Amino acid sequence: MQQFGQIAIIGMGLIGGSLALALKNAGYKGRIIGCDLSPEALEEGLAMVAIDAATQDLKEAVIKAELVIIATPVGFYSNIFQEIAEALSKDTIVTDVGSVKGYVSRTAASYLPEDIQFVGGHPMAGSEKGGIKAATPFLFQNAYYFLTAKENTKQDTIEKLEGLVRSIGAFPVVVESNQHDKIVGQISHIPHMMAVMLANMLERRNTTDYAPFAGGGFRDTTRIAAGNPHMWKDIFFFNKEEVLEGVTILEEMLQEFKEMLAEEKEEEVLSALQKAKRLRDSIPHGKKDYIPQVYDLILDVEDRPGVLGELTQIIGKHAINIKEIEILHAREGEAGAVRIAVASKEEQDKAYAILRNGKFPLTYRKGESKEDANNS
Ligand SMILES: NC(=O)c1ccc[n+]([C@@H]2O[C@H](COP(=O)([O-])OP(=O)(O)OC[C@H]3O[C@@H](n4cnc5c(N)ncnc54)[C@H](O)[C@@H]3O)[C@@H](O)[C@H]2O)c1
Ligand SMILES: O=C(O)C(=O)C[C@]1(C(=O)O)C=C[C@@H](O)C=C1
Repeated sequence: MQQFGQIAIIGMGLIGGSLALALKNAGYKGRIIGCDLSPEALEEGLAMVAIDAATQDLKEAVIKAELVIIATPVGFYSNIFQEIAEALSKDTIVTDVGSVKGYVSRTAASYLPEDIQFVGGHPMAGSEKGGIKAATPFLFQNAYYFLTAKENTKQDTIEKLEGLVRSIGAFPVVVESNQHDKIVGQISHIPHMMAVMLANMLERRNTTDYAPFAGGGFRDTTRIAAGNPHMWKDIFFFNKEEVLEGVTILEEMLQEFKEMLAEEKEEEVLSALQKAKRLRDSIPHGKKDYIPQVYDLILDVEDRPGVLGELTQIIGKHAINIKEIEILHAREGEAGAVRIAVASKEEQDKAYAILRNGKFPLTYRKGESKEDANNS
């Protein structure tokens, strides 16, 4: 990624800020210019040492840049393209991080000069929390990162961007922009719409006072509904056809389920549940072909200071390397849950044996009930 001299990032929010931090973390030595409408976001970017210089002026940001990364909500792109078009140098590469790619690629083609190489980008990593304060240099690690090439995209441009993506720990996948929109329609945009419907159903049924009782189920299925409404409005409109197709299919499926349940077709309901379990269980935890599989343990832990330290110390003492650790925000009150992942089945078995008879008695493996764990 050192092949890029100066980099301009337009939009110093969660994704723009995380990219800047990730580039610094990867050892990028060039200058990163942050551009945002918000002076607070720019100040924060400078304070976090994510960027070396800040400006609210789009032209000033891009004038000396060899790479321009647009990281604002997609609805702002046409204005941004128009504004930066004449300030770009001939060999500048322009990319973005937006969640839709067909619209972005058409808009770039309409407004950017022909000699500018535009390659759309989209990291499949994010959060419901926006803004630079939520930025982290590790956001893209082990995530797929789509790059959308066109027939006239130079191989050299693709290779440079693939290098940048790899340098921040992500996995580049080159696709055509309409294909990208089909993929993310199914695995990101339709799920988001469903999460929104589930959350709003509380109000529709006058049951908002039930919400505090929510365990993992409601929290897991609606977490993403807390994402930025403006950003998601743009995404739905710019990928309208795919989302509408999803709505039609879901309508059919809900109708089918309704009939099965109303007519007490137990076998059919069971079969639908079994199929869903098979499909969900078959999603590789680590990304297939790209990232090695990891082996999970879910631990019940007390919610008190120092508990994670104790846990990692016990595991570390037995020379087991934790590959991933995650606090599961599914419960409130005294108990909490933590997921740790290790690299092999042997390490998983070893960690399980060590932990379950010690301070973490309710340890259980994914797919195993707590009762099984306690009885075995
Ligand atoms: N949040 C996610 O999970 C996620 C994941 C992958 C991709 N994306 C895509 O990344 C982009 C940014 O999302 P985010 O979550 O970082 O949003 P964010 O709200 O955290 O940040 C957006 C930033 O852009 C700035 N901005 C808005 N209009 C601008 C303009 N005209 N000029 C300069 N700055 C402007 C805002 O002030 C803000 O600081 C979106 O296009 C989104 O589709 C988001
Ligand atoms: O994990 C989340 O919070 C996300 O919503 C991230 C997510 C996704 O659907 O996976 C959301 C939108 C982005 O375009 C890419 C990633």
